[in-house]
Amino acid sequence: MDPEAVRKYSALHAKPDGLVLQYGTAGFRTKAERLDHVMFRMGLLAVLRSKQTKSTIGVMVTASHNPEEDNGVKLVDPLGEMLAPSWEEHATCLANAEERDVWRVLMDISEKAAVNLQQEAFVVIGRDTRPSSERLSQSVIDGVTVLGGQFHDYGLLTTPQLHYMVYCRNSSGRYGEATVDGYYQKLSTAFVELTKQAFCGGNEYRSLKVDCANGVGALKLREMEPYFSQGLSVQLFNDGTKGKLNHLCGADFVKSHQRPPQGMEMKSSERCCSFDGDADRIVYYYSDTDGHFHLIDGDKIATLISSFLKELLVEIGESLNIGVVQTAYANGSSTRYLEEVMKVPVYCTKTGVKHLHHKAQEFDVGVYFEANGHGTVLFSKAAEMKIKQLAKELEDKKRKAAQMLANVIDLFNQAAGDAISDMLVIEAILALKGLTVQEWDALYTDLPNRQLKVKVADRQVISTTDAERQAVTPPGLQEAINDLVKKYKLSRAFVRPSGTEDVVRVYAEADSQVLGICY
Ligand SMILES: CC(=O)N[C@H]1[C@@H](OP(=O)(O)O)O[C@H](CO)[C@@H](O)[C@@H]1O
Ligand SMILES: [Mg+2]
Repeated sequence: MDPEAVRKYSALHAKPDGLVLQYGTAGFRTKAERLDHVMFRMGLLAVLRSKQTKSTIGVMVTASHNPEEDNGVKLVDPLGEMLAPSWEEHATCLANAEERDVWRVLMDISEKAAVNLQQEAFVVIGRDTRPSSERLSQSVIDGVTVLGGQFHDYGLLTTPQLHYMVYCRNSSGRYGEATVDGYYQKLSTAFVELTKQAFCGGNEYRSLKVDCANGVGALKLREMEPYFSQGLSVQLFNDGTKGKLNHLCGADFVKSHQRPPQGMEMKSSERCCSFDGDADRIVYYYSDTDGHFHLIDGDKIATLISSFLKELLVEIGESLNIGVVQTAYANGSSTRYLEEVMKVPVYCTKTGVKHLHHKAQEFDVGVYFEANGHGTVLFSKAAEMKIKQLAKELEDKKRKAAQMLANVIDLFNQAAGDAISDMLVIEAILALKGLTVQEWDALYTDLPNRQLKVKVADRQVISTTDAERQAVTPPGLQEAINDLVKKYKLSRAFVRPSGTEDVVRVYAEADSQVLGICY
């Protein structure tokens, strides 16, 4: 580690004057042309984090569902999870340091976090398909190498694939092989095994239309299709050959506008889904015979998956606990259905997958999804071992249930929510249960709801509690919300400052969209 080299390279990756950025819910995100210094410095920081944890650390260059001109970067911790909160602070500090202070800040972090500077460091890097991503990932590599770290550049990857690689590398191969081929093999083998019994009848479940948001998901799904094509054929739209990334398409567009993406040819009752730009979110939808659009969001995905898992757990007769984790944005109907009809405990955390992921780790089987389609299922080590052992020991129907669960465990990407993995799980469940997309949708009816963004002078004047469902400040705000909400049936509303944009988000739902009905 050579302070002179760090100084020299920091000057080559200069920070624009006056720019202040914060490591937010999903790392740093802004216009791509302002990010070169941040990328270089995150390369430096990844080396320190790797030395401190004596593990491989990941760096992903992406801005997910944001416009093509934007970019972003986030670090991935040893078990494939999001960066620890104390290191988010280090990241913010380093990103905002003046050039001449970079070395000093690195040394401060090393001291505070007790980093052994003699330790070796290894960093893996992935990037999405944005025009700026290749150059920016090169800046990350500059940062890694100037501090003497080793690295492997995976090039184009979906975000969840990079999380997967990090997890594999730090689990001595127990989770899987840390290659793209290893990922395809593991998931596809589990999918084909799982669906063997299901595809004996008709072709109904054999095809799916996928809007890939003109992003990296298209490339990876196309590469992967031959591995699982005996079980499912996917027809790709918005595959990046023509349109712009995330423009009028992708999971975020479909969820927030509640309409189909441009460029998708939808016929009535066909099952369709959308990924977001880095393929860590998925939503489903269809149009009915009257041409009405129906969205099946993360809440309904969580409901389908947890009902399937619960049935299998009951069948094998083991007392493994299952819990579902949501955020305040989950539709009230989904929470009621899960708790009252399915008798599954539901927990609410703050927005952002790191909070949901953390809570889901408390269960043998922890299902977590944000309403926008980001989620996965976590199985505790003990539950996984038990299920895989029962798959060998039990007999008949119980054995079949345990084998299905064992395959489901391998099919989920437990490092992070993953559109490709979730898609295969959903397709398998629908086929095994013989459910059409309409039948799935009919599990419950969403309460009418609205989500708005409001620009204010300083969004931080709003602070919240109770998993962001109650406003603490400014005084009087919560009382005003309560006065409005009490006029309607099944109503709920909350406001919170966004963690990724300079806006306040407002959410409301009730049993009807008709205004002015007082109960
Ligand atoms: C209401 C909503 O969809 N919020 C999103 C959004 O967070 P905000 O803090 O609301 O800006 O971006 C996060 C990162 O992608 C995602 O995890 C979260 O679900
Ligand atoms: Mg994303």
